[in-house]
Amino acid sequence: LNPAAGTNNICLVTDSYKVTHYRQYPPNTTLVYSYFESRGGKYPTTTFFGLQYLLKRFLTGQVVTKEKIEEAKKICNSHFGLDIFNEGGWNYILEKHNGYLPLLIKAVPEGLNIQTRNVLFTVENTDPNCYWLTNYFESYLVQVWYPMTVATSSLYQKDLITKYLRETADNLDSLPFKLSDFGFRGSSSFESAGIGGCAHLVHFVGSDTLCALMTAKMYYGCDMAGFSVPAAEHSTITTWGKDGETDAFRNMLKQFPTGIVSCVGDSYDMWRVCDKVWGQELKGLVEAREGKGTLVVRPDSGYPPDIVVKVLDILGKYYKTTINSKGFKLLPPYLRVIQADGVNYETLGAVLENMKKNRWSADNVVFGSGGALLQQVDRDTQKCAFKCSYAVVNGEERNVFKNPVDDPGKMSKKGRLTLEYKNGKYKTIEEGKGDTSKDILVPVYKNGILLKEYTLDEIRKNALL
Ligand SMILES: O=C1OCCC/C1=C\Nc1ccccc1
Repeated sequence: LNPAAGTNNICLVTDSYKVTHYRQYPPNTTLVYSYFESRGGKYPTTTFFGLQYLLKRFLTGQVVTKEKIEEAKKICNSHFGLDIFNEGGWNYILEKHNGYLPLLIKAVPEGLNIQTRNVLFTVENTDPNCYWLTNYFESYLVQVWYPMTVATSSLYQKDLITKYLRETADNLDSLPFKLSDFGFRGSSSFESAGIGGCAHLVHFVGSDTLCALMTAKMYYGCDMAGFSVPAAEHSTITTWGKDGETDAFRNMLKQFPTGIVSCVGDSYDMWRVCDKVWGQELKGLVEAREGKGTLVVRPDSGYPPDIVVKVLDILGKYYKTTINSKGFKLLPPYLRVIQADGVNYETLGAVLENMKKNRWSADNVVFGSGGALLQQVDRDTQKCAFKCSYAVVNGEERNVFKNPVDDPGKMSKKGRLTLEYKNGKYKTIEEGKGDTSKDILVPVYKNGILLKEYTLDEIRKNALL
C-alpha cells in the first residue's frame, strides 16, 4: 500500500510562512502562549473532539530526527530560495530534548459541549529557547476544527431527532441508531472520513464508514464503535432487470431472513414498489419477519419531507398501524423507513415536521447522512481560531491580543486563560485571574508525552453531560 500524499516530517507539518517566524518575535522572547477557540458560528455550543487524534498522529514521541531536519532544510531553503530554515532551533530540540517537542497543551476533556467564545485548548513552549515552536503547530492543531464541527453538527441533529421523539414517540430507545454515517464517498480523503466518521460516533452508533471504526480503535480505544446491517444498493436491484425488481426484493428477504434488511426502492418507481410489492405481492414475507426482524424501505429521490410521508401513507394502507402513547401512528415493528438522500440539519427537521403534521411518529424512520455530515462543514462553520494571548519578553510578562478596528468579532482573549463552569455555563477567565484549581482545562500533552488519554466511551459520557 503506498503512503498517503503529504509527509511524516514533523518539521513540515505547518504553513510555509511559519518557517520564517523564529526571526520575527522580539529578541529575548522566552514564552509564547496561545489558545484555540470557536468564536461562534452556526451552533451556539461545540462538542470538543479530535485533538487526541492530532496529538497521537504527529506530535507524540521522538518526532524530530537528524534526517527530518536535513530533509526539511533542503525543502524549505529551495522553497524560499533563501537559507531560512531554523536548523539551529530544530537541532536544539533534537539534542536537548532528544527529539520530543517541548510544548505543554491543556485542553477541554473531549466530548464536552462548550458554549462558543471559550478557550478550548492552550499551547505553550516548555523550553525558553523554543518560543518559536508554540505557533509553529497552530495550523496543524487548528485542523481540530473538522472533527469538532462534525461532532457538533451530529449533536444538533441528535437534539432535533430527540425533540421529535419526545413529541411523537413512546421513548428515546431508538436514538443511538437514528442517524447513520453514509459519508465515506463524499469525504475529501480516506483519513478525513475516518476522523469525521469517528466524530459522528461520539453521538451515534450507526455508521457505514468502516475507516471510522478503525480510527476509533486506533486512536480512541474503542474496539467496535459503530454498527450496520445488510442493505441493497441500486446495482443489486437493477441487475435483476426492471421486470426482475420484485425478484430482487424477494431475494433480499430470503438472503437475510432475520434481523434488519434495507431495500432501496426508487430504481424505477418507488410507488409501485411501496404499493404493489411491499403492500401486496411480498406482504406475507414481510409479515413473516414479525418477531424475527425488520424490513427497512429506502426511498432515495424526490423532496424528502414529501417522499417519506408518502411512503408511510402507502405502507400504512396495507399494514396494521397502531397509535402510540403520544397519539401518533406507528407501523408494525417489522416495518420501517430510512431516508438517506439529501439529509442535513435543515432537511432533517423538515422531514420530521412533515411526519408530525401527518400524525406519523418519528419512531417510523431512521436517517442516513453522507456529504452533509462529513463534508458540508468548514473552519468558518464554528469560526475556529488560534491566537497568542500571553508572552514573556526580556522577563516581562505581556498580555497579548488583537482587536481589529474593522471587526470586533475577531478580538482575541488576553493573558493566561482558564475555563470555569458557573451556573450551568462555561466561562473563560482571562489575564490569569482565574482559579487554576477550578480550571476545566486538563494538561493532556507535555514534552511529547500524552498525559491524559480519553476512550470513546469516556467521551460519549462527557457528550451527554
Ligand atoms: O440502507 C441502509 O440501511 C442501513 C444500513 C446501511 C444502509 C445504506 N448504506 C449506505 C452507505 C453509503 C451510501 C448509501 C447507503
